[in-house]
Amino acid sequence: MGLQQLNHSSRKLPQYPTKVIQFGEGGFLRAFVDWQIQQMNQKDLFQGGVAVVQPIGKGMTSMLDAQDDLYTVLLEGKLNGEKIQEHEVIEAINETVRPYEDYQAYLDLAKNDDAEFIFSNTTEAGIAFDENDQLADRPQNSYPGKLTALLYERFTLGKKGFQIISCELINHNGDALKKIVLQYATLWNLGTDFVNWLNSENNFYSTLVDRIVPGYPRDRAAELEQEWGYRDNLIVKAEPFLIFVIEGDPKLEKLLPLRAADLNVVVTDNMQPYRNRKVSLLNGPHTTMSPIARLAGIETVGQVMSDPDFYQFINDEMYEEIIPTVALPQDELTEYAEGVKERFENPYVKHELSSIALNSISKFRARLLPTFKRYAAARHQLPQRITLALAAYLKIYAGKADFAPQDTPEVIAEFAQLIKTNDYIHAALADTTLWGEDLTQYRGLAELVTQDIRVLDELGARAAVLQINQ
Ligand SMILES: NC(=O)c1ccc[n+]([C@@H]2O[C@H](COP(=O)([O-])OP(=O)(O)OC[C@H]3O[C@@H](n4cnc5c(N)ncnc54)[C@H](O)[C@@H]3O)[C@@H](O)[C@H]2O)c1
Ligand SMILES: O=P(O)(O)OC[C@@H](O)[C@@H](O)[C@H](O)[C@H](O)CO
Repeated sequence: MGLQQLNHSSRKLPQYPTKVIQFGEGGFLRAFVDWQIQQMNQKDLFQGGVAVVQPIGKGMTSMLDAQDDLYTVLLEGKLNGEKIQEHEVIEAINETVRPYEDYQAYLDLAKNDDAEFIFSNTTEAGIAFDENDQLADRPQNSYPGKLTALLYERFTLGKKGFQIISCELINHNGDALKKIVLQYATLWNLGTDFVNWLNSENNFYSTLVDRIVPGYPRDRAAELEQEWGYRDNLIVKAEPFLIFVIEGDPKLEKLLPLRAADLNVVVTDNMQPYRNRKVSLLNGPHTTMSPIARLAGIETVGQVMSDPDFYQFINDEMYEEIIPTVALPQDELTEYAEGVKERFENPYVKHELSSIALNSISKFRARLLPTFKRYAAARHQLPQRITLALAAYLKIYAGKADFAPQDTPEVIAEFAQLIKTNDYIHAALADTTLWGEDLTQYRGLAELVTQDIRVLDELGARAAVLQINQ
């Protein structure tokens, strides 16, 4: 007999009011924010549900609807030395909203008096200003544009503001989001009363999120469904570890009792040290290994870590190129780095390098370039491993790999122009729209990247790694 689809008919659900509006329906938010909301609800601490807004035209909210917004989070790995393998159906999502199909339903979210929180994770590409966005658009193209329209509607209705918690992995994400919302307020002439309401009634929090969420376990989904006895097209697999650092008013802990629910959440007035440590020592190595190991035919983070050549390369990157550039006590960094390696080696998690590769250019800029710069400034030489990653990206984005780059249309279009130039490498490195600065200013970089690409082309990625490992 076929398995029954996961849906409400097979489950009796608590009915909680929608207290959260969430921009993004990706695996991360579902295994991080929604999972934590469920933990609070299970302890009767929050009693709130989520309305998920699909921030771009294409997405997975219809798939969510097809299973009554239910899905399973599968946690597998070690936590405090203990082996964890558990799954849970997440019931926190009340509804989904698709602004590209029904903009009015989206604006109507502003009417909800229960709604108090806005969470978002629209990837690093999401918090961006689009000068073409207008208030009259249905919908605006950018996430901040859509958010400003929703906030303006809320203000016009005379209702209270929101606690706005952005989870994108960009530095000072909440501040960056607020800055763009204010830019729209000016561009669209929304008036000083609106700006005053925005400033006094709303709080924008910056955060640092950390949980490895490889997403849908394609290779084991059928087996898991048999074991659990239902069909679920949206299983999200994640590691048990999480840390959620939120910068802002400690009063948030009362409104959002994450810590009271025993979740590993820190509310602080300075999240910067947590962020530097995580982005440079966890995301940095991910963003390094992804292009190089993929060029060598390796598919997952686990395979990188069990390959002695690549393990050494990543270990050396952490200890020689990253740790010396982070201003935190050495023993703390070493402990974190060892923890990260254990998480990368998690035998239960098949973290695809191809998924880490999505929007790689903005990731390189946010996750590796700051380390590259600090290293170059302190040592007056270039970090070889990070530079090899940059070279590998330039090769991939030139269309010279067996797989295609996955990035925003703007980045893909930019590279389409760059490959037409006489000196592609120089033009790409000098492109300030990609990196925020002209990278040819780093002495020797263009030459080293040119040499690295030659080795990648002629000898392959493993040989390039071995040359550096020597
Ligand atoms: N997967 C993880 O392990 C993990 C862990 C920590 C943080 N993150 C962060 O979460 C982000 C999403 O990861 P995921 O695994 O959920 O990916 P995903 O592909 O499952 O989801 C991506 C989400 O971002 C939205 N999005 C994509 N481009 C956008 C744009 N230009 N404007 C607005 N929205 C856009 C999509 O609609 C979707 O909701 C990552 O970029 C990363 O910053 C992921
Ligand atoms: O999720 P992305 O695609 O932005 O980045 C890939 C990984 O580096 C990232 O997901 C980490 O696993 C995560 O940040 C751990 O908390």
